[in-house]
Amino acid sequence: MPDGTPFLGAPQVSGPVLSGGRISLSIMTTAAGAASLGETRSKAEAALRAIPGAETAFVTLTNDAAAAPPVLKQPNAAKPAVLAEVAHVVAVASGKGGVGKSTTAVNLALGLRANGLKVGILDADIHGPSIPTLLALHGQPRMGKDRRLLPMQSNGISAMSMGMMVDAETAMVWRGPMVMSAITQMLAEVNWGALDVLIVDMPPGTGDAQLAIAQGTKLAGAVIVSTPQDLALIDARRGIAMFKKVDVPILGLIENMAHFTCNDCGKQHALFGTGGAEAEAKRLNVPFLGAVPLTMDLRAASDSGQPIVVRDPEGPLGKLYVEMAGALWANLVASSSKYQSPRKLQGA
Ligand SMILES: Nc1ncnc2c1ncn2[C@@H]1O[C@H](COP(=O)(O)OP(=O)(O)OP(=O)(O)O)[C@@H](O)[C@H]1O
Repeated sequence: MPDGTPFLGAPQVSGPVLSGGRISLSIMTTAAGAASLGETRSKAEAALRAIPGAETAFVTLTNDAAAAPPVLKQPNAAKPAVLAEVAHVVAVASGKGGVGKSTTAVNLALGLRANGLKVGILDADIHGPSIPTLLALHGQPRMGKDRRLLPMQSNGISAMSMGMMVDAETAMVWRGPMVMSAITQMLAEVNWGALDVLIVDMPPGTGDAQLAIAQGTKLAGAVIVSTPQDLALIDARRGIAMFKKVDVPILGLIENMAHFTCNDCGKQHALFGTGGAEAEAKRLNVPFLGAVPLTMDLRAASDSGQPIVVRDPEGPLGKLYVEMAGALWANLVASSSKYQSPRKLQGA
């Protein structure tokens, strides 16, 4: 197949699928072809929007990972032009699932907001989106006058979830480049407005989806979340190595579920060992942002759609996240050579 051929044989299209006013369709293309199909995609979206009942249209250019060229280092990949008003895009990632990445991402976003910054959060975990639950977001995002989607608002931050855009069943079979394509479109088709920081809650793991997002979104940095067990730390190390490979600075490591304080006896129990992440951060020369205990309060707050920074801002956990967010912002400002006039944080 000559270079630049957009289709793998005959064009393959899956969909359209209409769900709650949102119509989606996927066009299979080669990596080289994706670049030349931007106009086709826009025309397809315009045609789909004209269908009665369709309020928003979302066409994804997908790329068969098996046919895609190997992913190469692209340190200078441009930030999508539509994100021009977003000063910094920061990923919150974990080497493995279930370590509290989404809980951390939401509370850090709210902590940044409490530090006086304008913040958005994109839930890129298309296989297990949890931001709508964590922020009690219901319904569908509205479309603005420029035909771009308006992010939903919760507790002073803007939020969007891939779960609102792509059917879970469709997304289930997507591989790295497909996920990447959907996420860059998500960034482009949402009118994020002016933000100091856009937090991206990454899918768990360090596979091709994560690498593709790290490369394609021009991240200003990444925060890694890990529990203290050796096994989780091995995965966290892998995550750090992945971001370093594509020249994304590590802005901090956060240890989650560090210890458990018994309600009855008041003693602290280090269920998964202690100090592992801090020692690992030192060893790998990455900043350690803090250790969050395993607590019922945090879980209950998250499940209720009122994250702990909102529910109990003056409590120890609320304060801890706001402090960690302040340290993250300081690291971000320090690492960003483009940042011209660092703003003073509230109360600083
Ligand atoms: N420090 C903590 N103390 C108690 N519960 C916690 C803590 N951190 C997270 N949890 C709970 O653990 C569960 C998993 O958390 P979360 O969804 O944030 O993890 P995740 O790493 O994003 O998971 P996934 O990989 O499935 O996306 C949730 O029920 C959450 O409330």
